[in-house]
Amino acid sequence: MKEASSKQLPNKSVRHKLFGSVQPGEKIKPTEKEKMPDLQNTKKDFLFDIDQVGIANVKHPVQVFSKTKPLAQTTIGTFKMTSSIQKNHKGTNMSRFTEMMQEYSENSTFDLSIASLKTFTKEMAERLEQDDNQITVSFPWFFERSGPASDMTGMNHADAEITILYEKNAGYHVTVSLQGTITTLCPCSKEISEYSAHNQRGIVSMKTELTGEYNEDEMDWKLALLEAAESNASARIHPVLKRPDEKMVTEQAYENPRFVEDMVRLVAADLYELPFVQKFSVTCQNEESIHLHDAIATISYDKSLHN
Ligand SMILES: Nc1nc2c(ncn2[C@@H]2O[C@H](COP(=O)(O)OP(=O)(O)OP(=O)(O)O)[C@@H](O)[C@H]2O)c(=O)[nH]1
Repeated sequence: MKEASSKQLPNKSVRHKLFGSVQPGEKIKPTEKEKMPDLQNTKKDFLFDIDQVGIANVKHPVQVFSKTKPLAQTTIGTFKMTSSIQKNHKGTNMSRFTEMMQEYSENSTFDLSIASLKTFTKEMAERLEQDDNQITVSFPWFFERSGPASDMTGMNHADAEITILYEKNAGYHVTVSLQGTITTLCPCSKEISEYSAHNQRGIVSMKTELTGEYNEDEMDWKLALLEAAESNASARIHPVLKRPDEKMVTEQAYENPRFVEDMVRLVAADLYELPFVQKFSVTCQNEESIHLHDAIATISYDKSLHN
């Protein structure tokens, strides 16, 4: 047997020198904040106003509440936070965005309720000394789902997104989006074939602008949008299916065939009926099982333009 050899390594600072680290050079610029130049706050004619400036792709743990199980969950939010700036202002103060997020998380996990995000955007505008502020946060939302026959539960998820725009003179605009997954069975295939019908996994993306009627203590927008997608599909997606469940969803899909066109029209009808939805768009994209390409359809609708 070969004996283990022991190596005499130089210490860590010698190793760093070996790999190119050098001594710091002479430092002459101020280290106190008050003595540092504040380029961002330079006032001059910088030619153009900026619509939105800030930070994006900020990951942060968040707390999400639902009206279905789990009633509370910690998940990961991906944030974009911006405001406009006028042309006489060189730059925004980017550190204030994450500084405030930390303050909002100090006593508990960052709360993703609409009420809390509204307070956040208004305070952020004030802290930046701007008249507006916008926050967009996307997050995976988890919900329990049980098998239709066995009632055995597992965890599903959908991709959710909230955008709050605060404008000093106009108040708040709240937009919420959900991307859920469904089963669709092809009506054409069912019609023309002696037996069977091909089916696919469909992605339903819904984006809705909420009216002032939305009350998050009574309603859960995530659940309402998920139901709009799933209740109109050929079948729902399940994490746990025993044989009696599998038989049920297979037969249910055969009894409820859907094209992508059928899906977007049926989901649009449900969103139209939701009293707290002002505007919506819905897209269904089916990952076809008999093609390499997808099938896709979209509807956009603004209730205020059609009344
Ligand atoms: N405005 C702006 N800042 C940037 C950009 N890229 C990075 N930063 C960073 O933003 C940070 C400074 O944030 P500020 O909020 O202006 O810092 P500060 O002036 O010390 O903070 P306050 O005292 O709150 O004004 C520095 O780390 C900058 O390098 C950019 O494209 N624009």
